[in-house]
Amino acid sequence: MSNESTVETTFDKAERLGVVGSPSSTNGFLIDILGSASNKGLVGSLCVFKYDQDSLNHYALGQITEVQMQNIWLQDPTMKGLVRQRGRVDPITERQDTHNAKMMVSAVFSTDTSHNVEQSMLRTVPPTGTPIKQIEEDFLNIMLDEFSEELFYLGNAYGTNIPLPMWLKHFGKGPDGAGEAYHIGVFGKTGSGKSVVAKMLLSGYARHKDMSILVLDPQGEFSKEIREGGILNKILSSLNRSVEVVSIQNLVLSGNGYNLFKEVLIASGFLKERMNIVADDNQERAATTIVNILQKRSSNKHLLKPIKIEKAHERKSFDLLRLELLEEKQLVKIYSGKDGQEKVRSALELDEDAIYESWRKIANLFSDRNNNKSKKIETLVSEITSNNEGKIVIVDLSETSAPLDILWTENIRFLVIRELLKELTMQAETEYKSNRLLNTLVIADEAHRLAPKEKPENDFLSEVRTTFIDSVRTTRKYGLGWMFVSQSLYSLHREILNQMRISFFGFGLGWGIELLALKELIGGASEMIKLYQQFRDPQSSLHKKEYPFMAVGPVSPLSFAGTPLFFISSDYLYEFPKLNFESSNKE
Ligand SMILES: Nc1ncnc2c1ncn2[C@@H]1O[C@H](COP(=O)(O)OP(=O)(O)OP(=O)(O)O)[C@@H](O)[C@H]1O
Repeated sequence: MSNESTVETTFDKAERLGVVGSPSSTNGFLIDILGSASNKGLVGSLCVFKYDQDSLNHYALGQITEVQMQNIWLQDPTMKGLVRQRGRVDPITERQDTHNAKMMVSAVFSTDTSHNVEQSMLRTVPPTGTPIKQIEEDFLNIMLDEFSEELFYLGNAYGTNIPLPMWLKHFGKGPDGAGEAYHIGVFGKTGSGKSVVAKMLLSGYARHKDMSILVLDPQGEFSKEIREGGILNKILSSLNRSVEVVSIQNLVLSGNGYNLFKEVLIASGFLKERMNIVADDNQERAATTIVNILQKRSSNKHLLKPIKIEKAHERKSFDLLRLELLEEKQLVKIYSGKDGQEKVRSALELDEDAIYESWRKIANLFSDRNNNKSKKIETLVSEITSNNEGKIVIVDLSETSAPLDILWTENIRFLVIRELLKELTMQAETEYKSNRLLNTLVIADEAHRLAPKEKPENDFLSEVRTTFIDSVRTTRKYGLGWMFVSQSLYSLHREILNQMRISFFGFGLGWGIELLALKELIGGASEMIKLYQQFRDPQSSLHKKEYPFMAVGPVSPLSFAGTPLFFISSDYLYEFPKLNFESSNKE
């Protein structure tokens, strides 16, 4: 609820920039700029006009996307010739210049006789001459008073010093919730500031205490900021949200038990290097034989009880397995011919300790190794999805030196990521079946590496990609949304791009194949693309760097229909916490 006279008086006091000109339509307005405003920097400015629709006062708000200057006298060839000779022709040059601007209306509010502010729609075009005013901060505050608790700021409207109000709705039901999950994209070339915007968004969503957030952190950037007590850490503690940083090497494989173990045995190279088994089908048979022995699915001579997967790393388990494998009855399952069997037998008899060492490193991926930092994937995911309260977890996927007691290769890394994604999707589905929305956001930094457009050559990465795409397709209804942070639109899988509900585009996607992908994504809003293409590279700035963004989708009360909005992201260290967390910081 707001006060009509206050909205009105604030509107009356605001500075007039121009008037509605012709032609204008509900899709875009032409503004005839007043002489007094012609030398103002207007691109990006937030403006408003008041008009009557269905006998109610309406206020239409939007951003100026382009300013044009014309002097029709100078379009005449004779005049052009004169200017060429003299440089200017008084009183034609300058004095006969007219400026107009294009405004895209992104939100409309109506005020009724009881002074309520309601969201509305632009369903008519007001007459030419209708005043268009520049929006000031106080006008926005009064107009959006009802939503003030929900508002969140990533920066100022492009080219202004007015914070652009946004709202980040959680994925659950109830107050401030969207009632379902949605997927978010943050795109821009390297150095465009997208990781910073992703961290800002993380802290915005973290204000919803029930919401869980999982960050897949390939560069270790988020993890580092938490470990070193950086700004993200300060903001999250001011919100009383604890964060757990888990290194990927400390995630213990669980889920699919011995089936997964079989896959790891093949992926690890153990069968080839330690058992001399080269061909794919023999490796498959060997891995099956090994897990059947361990689970006691076949009659064993030496190993009399099944071995729990957590105990597979023990020397005792390995010795029994080795003895069993040396039996002809088992060897024949791997190679039918004597030569093959002999090859395996001699490999197993070669250096027991060295073989065990390799075995232990593989089996340790399924054990907590008495390490208090290690955590089963299943446990981690159920903590995130549990009903109690929202949890924030960052999984550091970066290439830090791996512990010596596990086998750590790129393939194993992909396999662990895949298992994490699978477990998450599976638990989300289970919760959904018992009528609970997960209300969880997964942030995937460097997403184009995990879900590239082209099928990768590496089979394990390819599986991560497939799992990713399947999850994105299915989890929205479970209340599990994804935020993809990527340097490229073009190289991210199409399926993922098509699922984006809210996207932020930083500098660097305005040319070539990236531009084509951008146009495809946001449709034919050519005015918006033109303004986006004017973004400057933050890295080329001489003084204070600015990180411009275009936001598309229902992310702001100033954009009901998802019309693009333009902003410069706030200074992350100082302005951003001040704008959003001042009171929490003081607590
Ligand atoms: N809003 C901001 N306030 C202060 N510094 C910023 C802001 N945005 C970006 N930066 C700085 O600019 C640099 C690049 O930002 P960032 O890492 O977010 O870019 P990026 O697009 O994620 O790059 P990459 O793809 O290489 O990770 C960093 O040093 C970061 O601290």
